[in-house]
This record gives sequence, structure tokens and C-alpha cells, in this order.
Amino acid sequence: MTQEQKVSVGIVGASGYGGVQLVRLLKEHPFVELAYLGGDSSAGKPYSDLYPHLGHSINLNVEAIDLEIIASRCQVVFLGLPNGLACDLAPPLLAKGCKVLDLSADYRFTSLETYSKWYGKERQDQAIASTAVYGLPELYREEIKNASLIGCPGCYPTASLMAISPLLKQGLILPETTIIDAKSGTSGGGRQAKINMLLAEADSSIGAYNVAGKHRHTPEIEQICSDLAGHEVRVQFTPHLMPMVRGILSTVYATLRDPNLVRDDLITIYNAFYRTSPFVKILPGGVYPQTKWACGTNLCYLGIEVDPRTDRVIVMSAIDNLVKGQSGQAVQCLNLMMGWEESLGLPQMCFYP
Ligand SMILES: NC(=O)C1=CN([C@@H]2O[C@H](COP(=O)(O)OP(=O)(O)OC[C@H]3O[C@@H](n4cnc5c(N)ncnc54)[C@H](OP(=O)(O)O)[C@@H]3O)[C@@H](O)[C@H]2O)C=CC1
Ligand SMILES: CC(=O)N[C@@H](CCC(=O)OP(=O)(O)O)C(=O)O
Repeated sequence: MTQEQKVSVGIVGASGYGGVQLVRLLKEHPFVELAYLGGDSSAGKPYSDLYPHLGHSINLNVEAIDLEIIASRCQVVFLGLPNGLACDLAPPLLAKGCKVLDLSADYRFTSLETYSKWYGKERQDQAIASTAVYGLPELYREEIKNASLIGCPGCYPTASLMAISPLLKQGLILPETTIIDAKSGTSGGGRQAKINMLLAEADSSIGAYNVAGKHRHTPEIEQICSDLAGHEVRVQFTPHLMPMVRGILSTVYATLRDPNLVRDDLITIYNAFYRTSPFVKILPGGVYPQTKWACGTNLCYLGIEVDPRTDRVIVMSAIDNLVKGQSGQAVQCLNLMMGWEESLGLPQMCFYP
């Protein structure tokens, strides 16, 4: 592909953690040209002032968010902003002919009533929101290929849904027995300063938060679980903050309908379900994933176990929250939207240890 044939791409929210992952991935993507980096408090600064380690390869300034400028330069726009801002920017960008991939929650919900209840913002853009596709390629690959607007999933929902989808889609579990115990690194909270993310607070300590259906990812997970099961599903989701920077480990428990199913049956079922998904790695029996294995990659490792004493299946899912849980998944969606190979420009080998 020549320089002129490359697709020009902009990142609004380039100064954040999602933004800097996108910069890393898109700069190395063979079919993409970075044409615009936008921010709020960082506008006007050279990008290398924010991230000096990228000074050798990113020679762009962060610019103010100006829709005319963005649309005149970019065919595709990634929005990496706090929740509640993308729904003001996406409609005019779409009207100007851009494709939009939003990393926030603004376009993840089919019901704007549910969105408003959890995110506290009244919305008028139901018509546009209805055209958005939930950006989890392993479940909605064909829909993503034809979409102009993608609502990229949250990090906890990505890890959790990858673990539970084959079970729900094939009716293998009693859905209401589903328990999701998930742990995240601190980068999941973004780059803005927060007291609970200080080293002195987060290091050498683990704790749950937003327990008993109070985390905003609960309705997001339930929406997709319900879609897969074909009826309304409630799950028990408990997030934990871990003393590490990157990664999510989501462990899902559910009761099997058929107590005769054994681990190897389920491993076969998972391999078949994800046979066309290049980023999903089903581990052999007795091997359980670690977040470190996914670090910096767009992979999702799944470990599967059955406890015959309780008839429960236990699925462990490990991802990098900033890559498969956010920016990498958005690039995976871009590849599909453009008709490119799904794995183009996306790392599959972690740095280790
Ligand atoms: N971190 C994660 O693991 C995941 C995050 N997400 C979602 O992705 C989105 C981005 O997250 P993340 O990168 O972590 O966030 P960060 O807090 O690291 O970055 C936020 C970005 O938004 C910009 N911004 C903040 N306030 C405004 C405003 N009022 N107007 C315009 N721009 C603004 C900031 O610009 P500036 O610095 O110039 O002020 C910055 O570029 C969020 O919606 C988040 O929920 C989704 C999945 C995973
Ligand atoms: C560790 C941590 O703080 N994680 C964040 C989730 C990040 C994310 O994916 O949030 P969005 O749905 O808004 O995109 C949290 O629990 O709020």
C-alpha cells in the first residue's frame, strides 16, 4: 500500500492511556497514517512532552478538538474520552463521512434508558445509537464489518464475555448461577490522578469495589449475556483492584445443565466456538492463564475446568485491559471494517517475564 492509499486516522483523547496504546498500535499498522491527535488540557503540546519515550517516532502536536479539522483530515476517528462525551462528537463526525470507534460506554447499550440510568446523561441520539455495533469481534464479527459506528466494550466485559459466551450461546449452563470474579490492574482507571491509584494506596493490597450489581459493567455484561441466551440474564459481578499496572483476570463460575459434561468436552466446545478467532487461545486441560501472558498483546487466554463435586464449570480469562480490553480490540474492529486481515498490526507475543 502506498502512502497515498493509507487510511488517515485520528485519535481524540490521544493523551490518555487508551490514546497512547492507539498511537503505539496505529503507528506500526501497515495500512494506517496518523493524521490527528486531539486532547483537552494537553492541547497545544507536542505529543513528546506527554510521552517523551515516543519523541523519536511521533512528531505531532496534540490539537484542540475541532470537528471540521478532524473530518477534513481523517477517514476514521477513535474517541478515547471519558464517558458522556462521545455521544456529542460521534453524530457530527458520522454526518461528515467519518467512521467512528468509541472506546467509552456511550455506544455500548441498545437501550439509552439503561445508559442514562448508569451514566447519568440524558441522550437524544437514539437513531444513531441504534446503528452502533458492540465491538467484540468474536461475537459480532459480521455486524462490525458493515458498521460505521462501533461501541467498543469495556475491559471487564471483554474478559468476562469471552469466558462465558460459548456456555450461554449453547445453553450449557443455568444462566442465573453465573458468578464473575474479576481483577484489574490500575491502568483500568485511566491516567487521571486518583487517590486510590496512588502507589501508597494500591500497592501490596487487593480489594473489591462496587459489589452486588453496583458496577456499571454489570448491565453491559448482562445485555450481551441476554442477547446470547435469548432471554434476560442476571449475573453476579464483583470487580477487584490489583496491585499491578496492566491486565484483567476474570474467573467465571456457573452450574452445568448436564452434570455428565467433563473438562475435555468443554475444551472441545470452546475450540469449536472460537475456531475462527485468531486472538483466543484455549489452554490445554490443567493449564490456567496468567495476566502476564497477555501483556501488550491482543490475546485472550482461556483456561477451563469442571468441578464434578458441584457440577460447576470454572472458566478463567486473561487479557491486557489496555489492548484486548480497549485499544487493540478497537484496531481489530477497524481491520474488520476496512476488510483487512483481522489481526493486522496487532501484537500476539507478550514481553516476558
Ligand atoms: N483504561 C482502561 O483499561 C479502559 C478504558 N476504557 C474507556 O476508554 C476511555 C478512555 O479511557 P482512558 O484512556 O483510560 O482515559 P484517560 O483518563 O487516560 O484519558 C482521557 C482522555 O480524555 C481527554 N479528556 C478528558 N476530559 C475531557 C473533556 N472534558 N473534553 C475532551 N477531552 C477530555 C483527556 O485529555 P487531556 O489529557 O488532554 O485533558 C485524555 O486524552 C474511557 O471512556 C474509559 O472508560 C475502556 C476500556 C478499558
Ligand atoms: C481499575 C478500574 O478502575 N477500572 C475501571 C474500568 C475501566 C473501563 O473499562 O471502563 P469503561 O466502561 O468506562 O470504559 C472501573 O472499574 O471503573
